[in-house]
This record gives sequence, structure tokens and C-alpha cells, in this order.
Amino acid sequence: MEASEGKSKKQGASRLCCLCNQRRPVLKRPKTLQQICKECFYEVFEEEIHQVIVKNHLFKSGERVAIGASGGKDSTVLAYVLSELNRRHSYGLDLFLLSIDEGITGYRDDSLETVKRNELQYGLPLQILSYKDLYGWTMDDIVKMIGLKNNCTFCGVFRRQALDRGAALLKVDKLVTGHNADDIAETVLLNILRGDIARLSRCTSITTGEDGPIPRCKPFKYTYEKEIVIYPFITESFSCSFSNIYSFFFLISLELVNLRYCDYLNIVHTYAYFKKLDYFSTECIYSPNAYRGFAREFIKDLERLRPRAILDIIKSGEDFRIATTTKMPEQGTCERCGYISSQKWCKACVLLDGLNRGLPKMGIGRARGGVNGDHQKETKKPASAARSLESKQCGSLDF
Ligand SMILES: Nc1ncnc2c1ncn2[C@@H]1O[C@H](COP(=O)(O)OP(=O)(O)OP(=O)(O)O)[C@@H](O)[C@H]1O
Repeated sequence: MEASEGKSKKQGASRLCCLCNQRRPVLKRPKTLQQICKECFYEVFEEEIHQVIVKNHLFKSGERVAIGASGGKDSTVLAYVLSELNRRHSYGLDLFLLSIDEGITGYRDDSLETVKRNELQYGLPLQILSYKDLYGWTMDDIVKMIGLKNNCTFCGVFRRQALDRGAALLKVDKLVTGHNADDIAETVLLNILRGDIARLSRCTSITTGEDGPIPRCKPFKYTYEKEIVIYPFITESFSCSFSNIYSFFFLISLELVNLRYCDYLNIVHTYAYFKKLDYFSTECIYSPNAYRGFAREFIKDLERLRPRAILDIIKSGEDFRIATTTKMPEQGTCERCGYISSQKWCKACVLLDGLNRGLPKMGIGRARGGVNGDHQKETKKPASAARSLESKQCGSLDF
């Protein structure tokens, strides 16, 4: 009798949130597998990001900060959480949304509509810059000329520079992006697979570009993608439409951690689609993303076996030391547009020159030392240049 009473008390206790020990758990936290209630989930989620911001001295009071806003889940949650923390902890930041319109019909035009709604929902001023205005080309035009294979290189190089130009226009001190722990772990792995030591040493830094036009920070460096996906579902104030789906999410939340990543996102995205949740969840229509996709699935498989795997990969990336004998590229400025460059021309100018001359493959591939203005030399080796990029897929492998 006593034993069974003890057992039922124990079962009752195990049904309480393991953090507050008061409320019923509604989800298994992906990062730690702890069964916790929704109040504790959003408390730990937001507090961890706050701690990352404070410990890494990401911001100073009075700074103007642009949030790279694509309309996707990461940057939407980042815009929401950062404005909340800014208010709650009196960071004293002036926040802005900065969106780049790459000119991808049926993808970016739709996601920009989401950002425009976010502008009103969060009360943050929005600046949109387009590839068409900046470079005279949309990604639709570029894909028509170059095809699907290498288009991500153009997009990645142009977006990086476009964000810097937008930041200069807004006169901000910093740019923050929604890159999360999963993105960083993937990038560590990809840079190892490519033997790219220069990017490997940069890709784990929480702040980069301090020597360039504008420092970039990643406040979600240690935030798991699965938690970013969960967050809007259980935060009442995030958007009124999110609250409608509590019951659905709570029913499946304890099981989700064991699903494959693609099944997981499919469930969430399908539901998000029907409920018209206010972030945009479609993959880029021009991104085959095969190589990064394999790395992503590999990391998700590791995460299913051991959630800490993501943090450990980031830690390994951080702990790599570059031998002093490794020659690092020297930073200068582009002779053509004045943007930062370790070569005579910056990568965007090389790519644009190729596009404008009807030789779009000219700038593709990694310039190794030497002067990249030597186009003649590059056009003589189209096969090897294209090959060097096959493994690169979506955009550049650093941030
Ligand atoms: N078109 C864009 N305009 C402004 N910022 C962008 C744009 N595309 C990407 N970013 C920034 O870079 C981050 C990483 O972009 P990535 O393309 O990897 O998208 P993601 O991981 O799907 O993120 P999100 O869910 O925010 O779209 C985004 O979170 C955002 O901060």
C-alpha cells in the first residue's frame, strides 16, 4: 500500500515541469530533453539569448542596430525577441529591420510581405534594398542567364554586400542576423570538408567584420533551430494567430524531438501554412542546396542521438587554432567600388563584370592569391572553376 502510494506520488511528481516543479510540462526541450512547461520554456529561451548578448558584449547602450530580416522563422523570432529584451533589460538600442530583395519571384516577394507586417507588429522601421537597384540584376535575370547550378554564389556575394550597404544607409552601428546554432555547426562541418581554414576560423565568431564596414553579430549562435521553430507556437504575445495553435502543438510536442528533421518541419510548416502564421516558411526556389543539405541531415541525425552534438561541433570549431604559418588573405578595398576586398576587385564586382559582359561563369570559383582582375586567366579554366564551386552550393560558407 505504502509502496504504491509512493509510486503514484513519484509518477505525479514526474509529470511536473522539471524546472519550476509546479506546472505540467508541455514539451521536451530539444536542447536538453528536459520536460518543461511553456512558461519555463520561453523564460529559458529568452534568458539564454540575453546571457549570450551580455557575456559577449554584443551591444552598447545608444547603438543603432539593424536586424537582417528575411521574413523567415529565424530573423522573425530574432526581431521579436531582440525588441522584447531591449525593452525588458533597457539595452538602449535603436532597432531597425533591413531586408534585401533579391528579386526572386514567388519567394522573396512573398516573404517581404511578411516583413512589412512585422514592421507594423513590432513597431520597427523597415528599409528594403533590391539587387535590381543596387546591381541592375535580379536573381530571376541571373538564373535565366546562368542556370540553377551556380546561382547561389551570386546571391550570397550580392546579399552580403547589399546588407552592408543597407546598414550604411541606415547609419547603424551593427547588423544582427538570425544564424542559429545549427547553421553554425553546419558551416563548421562544411568548412572542414572544404579544407577552408580561413573561413573555419571566422565562422564560429559571434561577431565578425569588426575590421570591415559594419560588425555583424549572431545572437542565436547557441540557439537551437528546433527551439526557434517552437518559440512562436507557445509565445502568446508573439502574434495573435500563434495562440490558436496551442492545443495542436502541445499534443505533438513531446514526440517531435524523435522525428527526422524534414518530417518535423513539414508538420510545423504545413500547420503554419493553414494557420497563416506570420513567418514565411518556403525554401528558396533556386537553391538545390544538396551538399549543405547532406551536412544538415547528418547534424540532425547526430542531434537525435545526442542533442549536445550541435554545441560540441561549434566548440570544436572555436577551438581550432590557425598555425602561424598559414597565410591569411590581407584586407584591402576594391579598386572599382571601394568595398572591402582581399583582391584587386571585390567578388561582387568580378561577378557583375562577368554578367555584364555575357560571361557569367568568369567570376566563379575561389581566387587563390594573385590578382583577380586577370579575367583572361580565369576564362581559360571554366571547367575547374565550375568544379570548385560544385561543392559550395548555397552562398558563401561564412557569414
Ligand atoms: N533577404 C534577406 N534580407 C535580410 N536579411 C537576410 C536575407 N536573407 C538572409 N538574411 C539574414 O541572414 C540570416 C540567415 O539567412 P538564411 O538564408 O540562412 O536563412 P534562414 O536560416 O532560413 O533564416 P530565416 O529563417 O531568418 O530566413 C537570416 O536569419 C537573416 O538575418
